[in-house]
Amino acid sequence: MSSVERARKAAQELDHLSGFGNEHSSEAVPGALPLGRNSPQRAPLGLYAEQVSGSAFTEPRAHNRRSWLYRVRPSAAHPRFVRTDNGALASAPFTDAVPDPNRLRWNPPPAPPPGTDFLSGLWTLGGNGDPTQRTGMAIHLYTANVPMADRVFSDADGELLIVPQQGGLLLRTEFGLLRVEPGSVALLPRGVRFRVEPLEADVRGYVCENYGRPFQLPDLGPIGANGLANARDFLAPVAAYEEAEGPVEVVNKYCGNLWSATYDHSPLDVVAWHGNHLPYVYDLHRFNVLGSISYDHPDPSLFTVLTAPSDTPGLAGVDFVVFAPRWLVGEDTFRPPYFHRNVMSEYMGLIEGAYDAKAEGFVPGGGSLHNMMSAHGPDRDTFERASTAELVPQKVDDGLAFMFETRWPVLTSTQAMNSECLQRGYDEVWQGLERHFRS
Ligand SMILES: O=C(O)Cc1cc(O)ccc1O
Ligand SMILES: [Fe+2]
Repeated sequence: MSSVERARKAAQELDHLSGFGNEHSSEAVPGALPLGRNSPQRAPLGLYAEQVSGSAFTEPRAHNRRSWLYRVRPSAAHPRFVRTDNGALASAPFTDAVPDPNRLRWNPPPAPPPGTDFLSGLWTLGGNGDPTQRTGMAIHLYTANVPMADRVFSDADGELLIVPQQGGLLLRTEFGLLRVEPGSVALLPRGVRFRVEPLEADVRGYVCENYGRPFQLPDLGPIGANGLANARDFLAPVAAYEEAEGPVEVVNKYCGNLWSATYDHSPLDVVAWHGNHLPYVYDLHRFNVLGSISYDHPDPSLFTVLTAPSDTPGLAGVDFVVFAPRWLVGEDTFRPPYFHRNVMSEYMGLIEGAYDAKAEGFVPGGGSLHNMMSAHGPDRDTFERASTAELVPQKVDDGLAFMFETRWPVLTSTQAMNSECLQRGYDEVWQGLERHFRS
């Protein structure tokens, strides 16, 4: 059986627990989860009890995150970590390239060399903040063609939002198995170990690494009690454990660098768990898209799936925003995204199809970066078409795009600026916007 077939078989008919932020619990072996206490004198079945904290012990209850794991071996039983090659994975602060105010757009990354797994295929585009301060974010692309064999990854620097664009992934995590396909996203909390196995021969996608406060569902304000991403559509795994004895490399991203230690067993050996510091998958097609039913184009904050707050209310370290299929009915309205300059910085990617502000050039697997205050919006062809279109109700259902929007400018890596994929003539899409003014 090939590795893809093995991964597909393992990814079949997975059970889940539904609900974002819930106190979930799961046991792969009946009786493995202690009842009524977290840390009994002897944990059931000879397991070790261990807490993993995603928030300070003392954070308000509404933000407090931790899980209790009942595992074959405690995580503490490991040898020394030593530095290993970061490859094309980089971290903030990005000081090597000069901050560039230009609008930037990239073609999709080329297929990676044979033998590239998710971790070795991570390629950093840029970011902001500082993982040692637990602020900001980084944007990475991934390409892979082999499973992470005998190795697992954990990121002490932040949580990872994985947005597949081509091919699905099986994620084997400490909490159990998740399957994520293009059109769905996976959220892996800070510090949780996982292994990635491609469900197709060649996979690729995007990763938002959130150094800051964890993603949460946005408040709904006047929208009411329901809408946008509904909490119950976020699916956590059920417990599943590996008993493999033998060398497993654990790669830990810590303060910007990769560190490696070889354990004599798999650390994905959690037999039962409970808590709220958990991985999830979410199907973007479940997003309840709300919009204007009168006039004008609402700001895209209305499409926020998840928001990672910063210390300033309303200013997100990063928002994850989706442009999902929807109806446009606005009367006397320029319906595609408007021309604008935004104090927030916008990285956009395309999962499939086309995006309604760009007639061409913004392609699946590619990305665009419209940094703090850079002028952008519909390209020339889109402007001409939309300003004369007949305003009948229109279904926009030929694409799925997303945005990582952050309060700080995204500084790009040198490799992103020197990349063959960088489109040199992007400014031209706004050339030829004719003067129509008549006094
Ligand atoms: O630039 C973009 O395409 C993203 C975007 C979409 C939108 O509908 C309104 C504003 C905005 O920045
Ligand atoms: Fe924008």
